[in-house]
Amino acid sequence: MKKLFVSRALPDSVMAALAEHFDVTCRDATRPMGVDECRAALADHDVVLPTLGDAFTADAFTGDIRAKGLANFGVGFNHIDVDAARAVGLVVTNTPGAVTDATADTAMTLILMAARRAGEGERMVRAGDWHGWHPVQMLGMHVSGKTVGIIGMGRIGQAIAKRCTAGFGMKVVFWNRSDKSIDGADQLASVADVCTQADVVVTALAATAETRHIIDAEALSAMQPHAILVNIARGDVVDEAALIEALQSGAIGGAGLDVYEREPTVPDALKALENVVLLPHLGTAALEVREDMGRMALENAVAIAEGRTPPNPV
Ligand SMILES: NC(=O)c1ccc[n+]([C@@H]2O[C@H](COP(=O)([O-])OP(=O)(O)OC[C@H]3O[C@@H](n4cnc5c(N)ncnc54)[C@H](O)[C@@H]3O)[C@@H](O)[C@H]2O)c1
Ligand SMILES: O=C(O)[C@H](O)CO
Repeated sequence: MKKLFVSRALPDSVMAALAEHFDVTCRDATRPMGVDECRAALADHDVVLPTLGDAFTADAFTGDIRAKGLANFGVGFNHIDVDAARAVGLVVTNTPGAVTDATADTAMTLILMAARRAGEGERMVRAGDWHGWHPVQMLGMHVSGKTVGIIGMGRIGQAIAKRCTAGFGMKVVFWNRSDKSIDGADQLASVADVCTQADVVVTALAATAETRHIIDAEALSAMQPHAILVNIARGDVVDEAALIEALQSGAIGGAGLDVYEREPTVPDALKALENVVLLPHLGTAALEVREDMGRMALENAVAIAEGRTPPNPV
């Protein structure tokens, strides 16, 4: 049997399916792999199944390598230096599609929580500070009929657009690096144009050198003072320091974040703000979604081990 290294335990059904095809070693830790662990895994296994944040940097590919590929568990692969992997003959795969609906749902959760001040209200109730309903208490933004601006109209961006139009009657504007024709949505020329027009800006693009800090101080200053920023992509597409400043100064109305620049570190300055909703990277956190991701990673791993072209090369 070929040897598979799994970086963190996956749902039981996925671990059982992996074991039917591979001699599996599963790491007994929940934190991401360091670069030395990555190098060791590549040296001793035919396929490696990495998870979010594992340090497959260029350095990880510098030792002896037995592995033929990396079957990533997740659609985002910014923790893997794909060029360095390819340079030493490894194929890298991901799990597109399996994550789309759940992540779009998380974006909607953040939009609604931030707009309707749900986190703030929940904290008030739990603290025993709620003294009863009154007509002008905790008024938030009514999202129905407002404009959502999506930065990155890939699979998840489109699923968010669909939810915003069908569910909430929102107008959709978007920025995407290539031209895209999306029913009921207007493509704008720049990120700044989207930020200027939208009541809610949502980032849904891949993390790359080009998209790092695509939401920077300038983009934030283009947003309206009542507008909300939601990030379900990766932490580094937003300049976190600039976001904190914009929230503290009232340059924007609020934010909803599922991802952070230095996960799992969440800056104290963010935690201190009432107008931010903070989730712990929950985008795909539902059992059936993680099982689907596992099934896709397994199919990719088997193809890599058998020397076939895998279904989802990145
Ligand atoms: N919060 C979560 O748990 C969670 C879950 C799933 C995915 N994600 C993130 O969401 C991202 C998008 O997922 P998807 O399935 O929609 O992917 P996708 O490939 O369908 O879409 C990616 C988008 O990023 C854009 N993009 C890629 N490289 C770019 C570049 N260099 N410059 C400008 N734009 C660029 C593409 O044009 C596209 O709009 C993933 O890469 C991942 O990082 C987060
Ligand atoms: O990229 C992804 O798929 C998520 O962030 C991890 O589930």
